[in-house]
Amino acid sequence: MSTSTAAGTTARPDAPAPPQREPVVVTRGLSKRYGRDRLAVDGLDLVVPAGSVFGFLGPNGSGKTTTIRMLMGLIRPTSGTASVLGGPMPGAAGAVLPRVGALIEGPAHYGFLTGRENLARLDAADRTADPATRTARIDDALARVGLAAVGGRKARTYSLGMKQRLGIASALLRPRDLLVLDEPTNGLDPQGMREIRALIRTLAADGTTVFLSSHLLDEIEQVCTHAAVMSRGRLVTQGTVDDLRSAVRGRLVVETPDAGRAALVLAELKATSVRTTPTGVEAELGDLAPEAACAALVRADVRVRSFGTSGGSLEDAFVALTGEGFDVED
Ligand SMILES: Nc1ncnc2c1ncn2[C@@H]1O[C@H](COP(=O)(O)OP(=O)(O)OP(=O)(O)O)[C@@H](O)[C@H]1O
Repeated sequence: MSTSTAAGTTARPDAPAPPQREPVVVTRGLSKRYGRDRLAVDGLDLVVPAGSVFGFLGPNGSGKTTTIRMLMGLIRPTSGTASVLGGPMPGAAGAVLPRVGALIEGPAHYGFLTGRENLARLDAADRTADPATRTARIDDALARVGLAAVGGRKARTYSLGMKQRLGIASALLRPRDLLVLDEPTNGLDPQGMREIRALIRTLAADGTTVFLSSHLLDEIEQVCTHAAVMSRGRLVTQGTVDDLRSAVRGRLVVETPDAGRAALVLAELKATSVRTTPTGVEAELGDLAPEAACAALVRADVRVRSFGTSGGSLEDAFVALTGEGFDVED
């Protein structure tokens, strides 16, 4: 039903339309060539919606850091354009970057200073920051990353996860519209990874758009609403994580004592990679709907004990789209 004029719709005619926020990052044909023949980023068209937790995913060497450097105005593109928070980069860097918190090369702190002193040093280096409100800013940043209780401890006594959180606190010393985190859980143990992922979710719930790069598929699946997948400098796909995942159907796994007959039925339905297992049969469904496969098995008197699909993960999507395993080296 149309929601524009029809009576009985849930939308109130006098309710204001929700504000459409402009995308936070838009690139068009963005490319970077190093030297003569190293095309690190190749014709990238990226759109990062406002309010998203956007995962920038790709194996090592696929061009993520080079892209982030261009977005932050640290290097010039060879061709194409990049706009961040509505401003062209690098031209608008002066106006845009104060609204962006970035953690690109990993946190750089003095171990002999406390967490609080490290933040005070960084805050003092920001000429636009009012010294009178410094303490409040530091308290707030420490609280947001969960370090309030240990702000007085020397940074060298922090775990890697705490150091990374201190890095994020530095990026939060002023209000940010965009947070850019390059491989934020790199080198962390599972507990540290959990801490950072929980922190990212909290920041996103406060309305900050978070753009994070990662070579970890499960990380993107756990924290991101949207993702772009890079391979060898090119964008393979982008969209919501749910859409990317559902673009690939998983592998069909059927438990049955009639494995041979089941395999024949599935092969006739044009399922691929059909193979029998000790408990039944497995196959790739391709375009075949699981419910159609199930009905055909039952019609053929296959005794189906269980029927399900496995996978449908981002990794499956990457492999399906590139024909490569995810751990490809450039
Ligand atoms: N300053 C540079 N000069 C020459 N080549 C470079 C330079 N920086 C990166 N490259 C090359 O460009 C390609 C993309 O590198 P980039 O660091 O952007 O990838 P990445 O996806 O961030 O990988 P990683 O996670 O390993 O940093 C790689 O082949 C890399 O060797």
